[in-house]
Amino acid sequence: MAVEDVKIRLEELTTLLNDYAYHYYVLDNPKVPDAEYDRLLRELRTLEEANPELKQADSPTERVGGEPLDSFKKVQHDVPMLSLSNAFNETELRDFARRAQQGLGYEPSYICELKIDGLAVNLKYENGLFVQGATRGDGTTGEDITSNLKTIPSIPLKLKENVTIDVRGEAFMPKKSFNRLNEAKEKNGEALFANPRNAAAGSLRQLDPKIAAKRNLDIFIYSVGKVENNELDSHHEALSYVKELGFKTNKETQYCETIEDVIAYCDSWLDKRTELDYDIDGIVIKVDRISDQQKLGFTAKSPRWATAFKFPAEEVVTTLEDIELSV
Ligand SMILES: CC(C)(C)c1nc(N2CCN(c3ncccn3)CC2)c2cc(C(N)=O)c(N)nc2n1
Repeated sequence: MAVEDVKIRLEELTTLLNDYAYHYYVLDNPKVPDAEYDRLLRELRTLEEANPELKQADSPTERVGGEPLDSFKKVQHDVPMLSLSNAFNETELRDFARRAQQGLGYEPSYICELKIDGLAVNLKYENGLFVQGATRGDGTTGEDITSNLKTIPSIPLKLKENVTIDVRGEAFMPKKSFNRLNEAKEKNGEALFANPRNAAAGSLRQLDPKIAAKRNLDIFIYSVGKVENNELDSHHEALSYVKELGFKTNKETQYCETIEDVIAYCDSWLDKRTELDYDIDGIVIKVDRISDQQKLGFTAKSPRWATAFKFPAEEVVTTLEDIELSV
């Protein structure tokens, strides 16, 4: 095949495979059978091996992970990743709402999001390309784990629009992947992970991307950091915007007109969370209108316009021999 034809076929395959992966991993709605995806991926890998200079930045072959790093670089977040205040019962939720109402002079509307129990990360895109991913760290400085995050199929390597944007999300390990991983570790006599959060953090904070690539990690995006598009007047518009760009957002997110609706939503998930295929440790409640968030502002370390309703820790009966230090 002439080089020009190789370039066209290679770009065609990259676009096609990325669209199939988007439907499979982001929309949870496969477009083609796995065998078809694998056949096209083999064709792409063959063409890239013969023409390495033609490999696209957003090639799906980037997902297998490159060489191990010696260490992680430090990253300063352009916009600090703040903490969240907590509310442990209905009274504290009502206190949160009353403080917001006092600050605004009216009762605001809210967005409720499942509080995914994973590892908070920042994803940086320049002109639509994924250029850097980092852990939250202490909120100001995190670790550059770009090579590990590239292996997560639901993290787009190229956005549907060529925008420059930072988004935040929670990377996590689904319960099924966690149980499979610990079964394999048990067979090899290795130390087990105590829970999916530790397994996700452990997978993303080790230096070999090929290990991260095998851990079936996933992510839900829940906020924007630095963003060019300043037409976003509400949090729910920000979530729709990142979804249009190709990010994975959580379908259980709910708009709530009043704190009564918020309380009903929190109550509804207390027992229902066992049906989810990922761990949550509560509900994050955010005042929806951006202008309301700006009026309420921040305390030293967390927004006044958001809080986390925390579920009671699940009663886990752990017999002594099950308690092993997890790596
Ligand atoms: C943007 C704000 C600050 C309101 C915000 N902050 C969050 N977090 C802050 C504290 N974080 C943290 N992590 C480690 C140590 C201390 N704080 C972990 C992320 C959110 C976490 C989730 C989630 N888990 O599903 C979510 N749906 N929305 C969030 N929204």
